[in-house]
Amino acid sequence: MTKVVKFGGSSLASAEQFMKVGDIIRSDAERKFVVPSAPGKRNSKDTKVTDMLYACYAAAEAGEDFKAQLKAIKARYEEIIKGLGLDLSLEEEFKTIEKQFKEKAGDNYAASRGEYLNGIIMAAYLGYEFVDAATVIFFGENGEFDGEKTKKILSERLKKTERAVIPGFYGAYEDGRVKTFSRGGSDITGSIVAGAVKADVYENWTDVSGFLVADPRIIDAPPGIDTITYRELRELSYMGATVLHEDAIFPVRKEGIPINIRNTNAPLDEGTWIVESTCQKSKYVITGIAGKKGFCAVNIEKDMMNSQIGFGRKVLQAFEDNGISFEHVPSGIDTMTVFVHQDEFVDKEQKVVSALHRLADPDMVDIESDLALIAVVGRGMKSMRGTAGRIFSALAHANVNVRMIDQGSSELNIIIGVSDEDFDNAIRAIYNIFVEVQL
Ligand SMILES: Nc1ncnc2c1ncn2[C@@H]1O[C@H](COP(=O)(O)OP(=O)(O)O)[C@@H](O)[C@H]1O
Ligand SMILES: N[C@@H](CC(=O)OP(=O)(O)O)C(=O)O
Repeated sequence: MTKVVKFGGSSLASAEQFMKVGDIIRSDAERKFVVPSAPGKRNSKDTKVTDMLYACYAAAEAGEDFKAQLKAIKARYEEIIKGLGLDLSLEEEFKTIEKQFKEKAGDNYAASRGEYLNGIIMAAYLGYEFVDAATVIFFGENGEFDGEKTKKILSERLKKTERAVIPGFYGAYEDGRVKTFSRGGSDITGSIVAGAVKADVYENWTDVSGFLVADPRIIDAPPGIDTITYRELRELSYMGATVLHEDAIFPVRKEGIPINIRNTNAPLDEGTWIVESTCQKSKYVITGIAGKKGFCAVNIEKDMMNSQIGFGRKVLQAFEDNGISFEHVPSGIDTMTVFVHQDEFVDKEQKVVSALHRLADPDMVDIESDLALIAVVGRGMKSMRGTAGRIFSALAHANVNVRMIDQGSSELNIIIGVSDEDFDNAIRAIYNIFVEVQL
């Protein structure tokens, strides 16, 4: 049996956390391939090393003195090395980093050093081989992850070693330049490694005992989810449940490898199993709730819209031409609404509005900002009548004004749009009606 284990930044924030991780790995000989993140926050006011690196590099790029910032980053690693009692020096590594920063090697290179250095420490601590992710994980010139090349080279490379540490979050272009995944991307590296070695399980260790029914930062101590399907999880992680990166399921899903989310601070807890399919029913009608703030709704009205063939295409073209992706498009007989990310849209809004007028000739275009989207997800919802009704009566009782409803045809999820300021209340109301009343 082979297990691939990824440890998040919270699990590797200090020497004390490293020791817990060491115990977990040593307690099971099948934990052969380890993917570490960069050191995360030691407490809620702390800063993640990745954020320190971004800030330090921004100073370097602006031609400012960045020595003190780099020194603070070095101190984080030295504290870990000392706490573990390792005979290891990162002096040379930091000289190279300083030189690269001066030569403006780019923020991707800068951010990647967080996992790179942590990987070197982890390999020394465990006595495992260190495999630099830049030599085994590849991106094409367009910046897209090159799955085929990676799989070939990574699986060949890992066949040559019994046990290895592969830092998360980054890889390289053909020419060797470092490129990172998006934030939280070490989860993706773990999944890629698990796929490449055809692992029996991909364990993703974090600071919560698995996926919880709702975000613990909004709901106090929500219950955990024992088993969840890849599809349900994708909906939840895409909509803001940050435990697992939304793209981390693809490499393991292809190989049918289950993911087990575990807690470094409570290693005996079973955590959550993420599987292709299951006959296990979830404890509640819903499996989970997640949501994100910061959306805009562009409402487009045109009389007799329903009879105009091609109207929807023209509307979406106005967004496509401006490089904006859309989230949801609920529509009525004479109205159509396009939900977009506010931060992507804000600079281009007037260009989009004029393109809408030029392409689709609407009667009216109106923009609403500061909206939140909430996903209520559950494989059990399909067979349960009245789920939507319960959601809306709960929201009405909580005085939350529902601005949009969208139910996917798979009936796996219901998406609700509310104003940003109603976000927490709406999540609490939905949680109460489905979970609290049954607890
Ligand atoms: N539904 C959820 N279940 C569990 N945790 C959640 C959920 N939604 C959001 N979170 C947050 O995700 C955090 C874990 O993700 P992350 O910070 O990326 O961990 P790591 O540093 O281990 O990669 C938890 O501490 C919790 O605050
Ligand atoms: N360190 C990177 C990548 C990552 O996945 O981190 P974490 O496992 O702590 O979420 C980040 O902060 O984005």
